[in-house]
Amino acid sequence: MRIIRGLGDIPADWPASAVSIGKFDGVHAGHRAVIAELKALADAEGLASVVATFDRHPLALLAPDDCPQALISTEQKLKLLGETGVDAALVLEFNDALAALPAEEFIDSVLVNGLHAKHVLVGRDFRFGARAAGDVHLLQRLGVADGFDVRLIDDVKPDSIRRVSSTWIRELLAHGDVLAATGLLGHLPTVRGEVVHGAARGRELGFPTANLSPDSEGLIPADGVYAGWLTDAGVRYPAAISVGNNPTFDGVAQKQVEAYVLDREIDLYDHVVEVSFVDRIRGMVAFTGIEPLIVQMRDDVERVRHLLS
Ligand SMILES: Cc1cc2nc3c(=O)[nH]c(=O)nc-3n(C[C@H](O)[C@H](O)[C@H](O)COP(=O)(O)O)c2cc1C
Ligand SMILES: Nc1ncnc2c1ncn2[C@@H]1O[C@H](COP(=O)(O)OP(=O)(O)O)[C@@H](O)[C@H]1O
Repeated sequence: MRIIRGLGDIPADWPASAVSIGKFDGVHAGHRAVIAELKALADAEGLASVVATFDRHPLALLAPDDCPQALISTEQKLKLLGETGVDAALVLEFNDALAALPAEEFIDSVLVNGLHAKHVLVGRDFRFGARAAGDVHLLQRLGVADGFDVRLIDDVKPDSIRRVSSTWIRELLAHGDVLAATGLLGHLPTVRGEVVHGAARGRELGFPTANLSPDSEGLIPADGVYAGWLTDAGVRYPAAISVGNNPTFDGVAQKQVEAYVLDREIDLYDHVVEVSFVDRIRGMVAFTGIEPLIVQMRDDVERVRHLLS
């Protein structure tokens, strides 16, 4: 997949395209349905398939207090988009200039002059342009003159009631329901970050844990203990994961993600790793001492082994 950063980065000889535009936060099952249709259409007509997206949630600029936390970082998004097999991702910086661009000019510069769009695929509720004034009707009307057609994608509704959305996935993660979140995402919820030094207590407990840096990418699920995977340099290891502030001890100020890789001794300090959540085992507990914690951790590890086998 070719990554195009900004309109100025689009090659002058860019071919005719089928384009889908959106936030694509999570690259979830709804997004995947759009992308499947995008690719099918592009393949059938010999067009380039392009996902146009933003480097942040528009609300991060327009109303930061109301902006939901992103499910994934832009880099995680690009990795997931790459795995879908689209030809290109155009990442637009959502800055003041873009926010102020009238809907008609957005279409001109991004879709017509930039990407040479022949087909545009969006959901029914797609809004664009300054003050979100543009909607699918405007898009359809301008498309007639500008030589592209607009396809509206049906909502993906796993339970035939609620459509898949990043809001729904955020709610599930807030409850620690990583299993259901995985169903809606079409991939495991994953946090990516550098392994930093902790209190150096893990080894003493018999369970050394790789602690992820507080500025890791990806939305962290609710406090608790999870079964999952730690991926380092392309190798995936089974892991018992703790999310929380270690209440048995003084407690670290910040919510921490740490992973014990089963049955191994590996130096992970300074490595950038991915921690993926498969299933929740239990909540975080403030134990009265380290002995009961160790007994519980042994049991956690056996449950992880069983869940991942
Ligand atoms: C499987 C597992 C379960 C854990 N459960 C708890 C818990 O219930 N309560 C708690 O205070 N800490 C829990 N922890 C976190 C430990 O307290 C922490 O890993 C230990 O203090 C080491 O910290 P360090 O990496 O900063 O040295 C758990 C860790 C793992 C790996
Ligand atoms: N099985 C393992 N799982 C996770 N980390 C391990 C493992 N074996 C060794 N390590 C290393 O040990 C470090 C964790 O040791 P620990 O005593 O918990 O110290 P810290 O408090 O710095 O996390 C990890 O960052 C990693 O480099």
